[in-house]
Amino acid sequence: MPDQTARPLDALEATIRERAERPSEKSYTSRLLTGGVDAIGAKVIEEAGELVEAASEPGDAGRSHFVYEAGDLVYHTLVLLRARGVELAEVEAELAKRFGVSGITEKAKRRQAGSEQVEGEVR
Ligand SMILES: N=c1c2ncn([C@@H]3O[C@H](COP(=O)(O)OP(=O)(O)OP(=O)(O)O)[C@@H](O)[C@H]3O)c2ncn1[C@@H]1O[C@H](COP(=O)(O)O)[C@@H](O)[C@H]1O
Repeated sequence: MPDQTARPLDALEATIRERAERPSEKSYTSRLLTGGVDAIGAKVIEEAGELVEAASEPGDAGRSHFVYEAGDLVYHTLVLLRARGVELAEVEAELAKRFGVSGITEKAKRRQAGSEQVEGEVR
């Protein structure tokens, strides 16, 4: 049982890690993890599409649906991170590194450096 006082994202990550370590037939997460990076990746793409579609739905119901779909995408992304052996803390550290660096400035620097850098390379 995850720590109820933890941030929801941390609690969800802990549950997903638990499913990876102790797979269960009754677990959707375990089933997803069994499919590996390609199958989970396909699901992430599907969920991203559903989120974008929901983004233009009007009214309170549309807004609620959009939030619901965002939850689906975040959950499936966390499962993909687990399948790749990446911790949420690593993603948070990556985002923290970008604090104060405008995306426009960052892109201009890459252009200046010659060519677009491969994702994951040091900025
Ligand atoms: N947050 C989630 C979560 N969000 C979405 N989903 C599931 O993700 C699936 C979303 O797929 P779709 O929207 O495409 O709906 P679908 O057509 O039913 O799905 P498919 O048949 O296409 O796979 C649904 O089955 C949802 O129930 C989630 N399943 C689990 N969790 C969390 O993971 C925990 C562990 O779950 P189990 O691993 O199933 O025990 C749960 O207690 C939750 O906290």
